[in-house]
Amino acid sequence: MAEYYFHLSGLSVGYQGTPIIREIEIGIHQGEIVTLIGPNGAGKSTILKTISRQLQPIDGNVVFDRKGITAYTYKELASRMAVVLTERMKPELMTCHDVVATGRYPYTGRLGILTAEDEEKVEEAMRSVHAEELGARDFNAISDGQRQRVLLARAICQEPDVILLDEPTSFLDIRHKLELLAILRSMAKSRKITVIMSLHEIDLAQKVSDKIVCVKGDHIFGYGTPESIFDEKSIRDLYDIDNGYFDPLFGSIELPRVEGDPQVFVLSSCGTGIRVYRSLQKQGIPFAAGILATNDLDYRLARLLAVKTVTAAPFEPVPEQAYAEAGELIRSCQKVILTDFPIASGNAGVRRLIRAAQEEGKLEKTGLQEV
Ligand SMILES: Nc1ncnc2c1ncn2[C@@H]1O[C@H](COP(=O)(O)OP(=O)(O)OP(=O)(O)O)[C@@H](O)[C@H]1O
Repeated sequence: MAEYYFHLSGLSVGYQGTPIIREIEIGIHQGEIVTLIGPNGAGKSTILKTISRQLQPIDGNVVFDRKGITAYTYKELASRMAVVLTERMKPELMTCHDVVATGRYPYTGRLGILTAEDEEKVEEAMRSVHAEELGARDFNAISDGQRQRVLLARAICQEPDVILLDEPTSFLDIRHKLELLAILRSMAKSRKITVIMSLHEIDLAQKVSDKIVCVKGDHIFGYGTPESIFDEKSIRDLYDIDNGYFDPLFGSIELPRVEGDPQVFVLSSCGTGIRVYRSLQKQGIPFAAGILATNDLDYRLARLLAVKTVTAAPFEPVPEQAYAEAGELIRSCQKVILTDFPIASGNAGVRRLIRAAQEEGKLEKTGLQEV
């Protein structure tokens, strides 16, 4: 068996002796980022609480650096593991600086007096999450997103070997989400800190994690690299999605397509159709798209949002059948939208479709191109 830095083996977690997730088997290497994903109430926080020793396991073991987690003293664990959970801390009369400074307590004497070096580490941690200006503010009177950043600073200045975070990005704006994930990535890669967290943003989980744990039902639904976990079917099954799509290639989430007979035919290529598709979808207009090579950027989205997509194999002449299908759609739709994509001089096929749309009096252009 491989020697794991962090190993959950035969672990069952739950409350009052009743397991919620059973028989968890997860091996984590040092410096990996492992993200728990799964629907609300699946048990992600329960797993994090158990491995941070806030909750007794119902069965099985958590081994950290070759030692059972219960064999650590609380002080030892506090110097090696930082925990950022969602439970609201409500400290009395503490400034944000004071809260961050508690991250240094495992290193101070009984009186908790910080040395100049400790102070420098506190300041540095606050700077790294852009929370310097919050230092003197009352921790109970800041926003949720600011609180998340202050708690991350506390974890950073704790200089842990492992950091556990429960939904650390939930209250952050986009800039701070990206910053937080970049900080975690850099901590993992340059300082070999192992990160175990839960995230609701599966697109971010896909981009930041080395491994993904899917939590659903009473067991671990899947565990592996993002490449092995993120296919359309697994994500649909994990979240029981029947009203939209997840595109694993870009990690994008799409609303369901507008069904019905297509009213508009979008003639596009090279990603120029995407804005038009989204606009039609928002207006509730069913549309068709084509003729798209299956390696065209537009195809990625058309296959999800268009009622009908006329396709062709990449790097092959477009078959006559595809022109016939596109011609039929041009006749049946009320409008043809031509986007501003470069049309090669030898591309007689597209010009044929444009002419057909002109003859029907249905052509509308989104750009200024000559046709
Ligand atoms: N203290 C508790 N006592 C008993 N049951 C609890 C307790 N805390 C949570 N639960 C239950 O355990 C289950 C798992 O909850 P948990 O908070 O671990 O889910 P989660 O995956 O983190 O959900 P979310 O994505 O909504 O944060 C839920 O059914 C929840 O109601």
